[in-house]
Amino acid sequence: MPGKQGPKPAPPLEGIKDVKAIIAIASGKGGVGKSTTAVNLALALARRGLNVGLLDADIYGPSVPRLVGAQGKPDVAGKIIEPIIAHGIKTMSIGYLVDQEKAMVWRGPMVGSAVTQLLGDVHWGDLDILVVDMPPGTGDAQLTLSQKVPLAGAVIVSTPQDIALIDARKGLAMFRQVDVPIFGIIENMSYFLCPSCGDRADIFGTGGARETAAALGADFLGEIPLHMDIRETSDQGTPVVSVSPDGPQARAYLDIAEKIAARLSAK
Ligand SMILES: Nc1ncnc2c1ncn2[C@@H]1O[C@H](COP(=O)(O)OP(=O)(O)OP(=O)(O)O)[C@@H](O)[C@H]1O
Repeated sequence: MPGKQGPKPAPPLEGIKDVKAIIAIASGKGGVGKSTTAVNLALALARRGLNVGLLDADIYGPSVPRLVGAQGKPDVAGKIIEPIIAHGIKTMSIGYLVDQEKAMVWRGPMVGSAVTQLLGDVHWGDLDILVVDMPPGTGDAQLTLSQKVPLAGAVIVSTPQDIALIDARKGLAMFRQVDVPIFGIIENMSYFLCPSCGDRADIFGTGGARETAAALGADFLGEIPLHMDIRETSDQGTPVVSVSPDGPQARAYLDIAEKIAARLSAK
């Protein structure tokens, strides 16, 4: 009957046809450590024996190349782009492909097509999980992306300060609006671990993200300390989960990865 059928579903993107699950790591606002969390979680999932890819969907501010210490251009054959392997996982970012200054002036539609290309034209191959480091915020670009990418679930990263939590609520609402399951909230820079004495100080207060998660009916996935090792290893392109997998900082990421893997296998 005319008018009864919705729009034809878009054909699946070639590059992700053998990807079993795509998860988004998102935040309501910038600077909360979302990319650092995405990189370390991807590596933590890989340490569980999963075949993992990491897509940097932040076109205006790609940080994956720096965080994984990868340089150089990917191989391109025809329109197929080979991911760059870093710390044992496949990674892709606009930062590998174009000059950062050029991408900074792109308009919305170009950003959309760049993300489509990073999904569809990259030879992701067989992956158990593709972790997508989403752009910060909850604007139109993020909403479009969450609709375009067939997401198995979303993880919201927040810091303990109230304002970040208000933003985290927006992040949650955005995914709910497009029926993407929320795997839960991670509290980053949750408490300060003194590098010399190991003492814990809750400088931003404690428990905010856990309470917000409960109030919003979302799971609380865990807390990650504010620690010099995490920042330094990120800046050096040697993520803490890769270089000190047995240390307490990596443990925080590994525990959260376990919960995410459990959510995925329960599907
Ligand atoms: N748990 C942590 N402990 C110490 N430093 C951290 C932690 N998490 C992130 N950082 C540092 O905070 C800064 C911001 O992190 P990151 O770039 O991951 O944030 P982001 O939310 O992805 O930012 P943007 O939204 O601007 O892309 C970086 O210098 C990073 O090393």
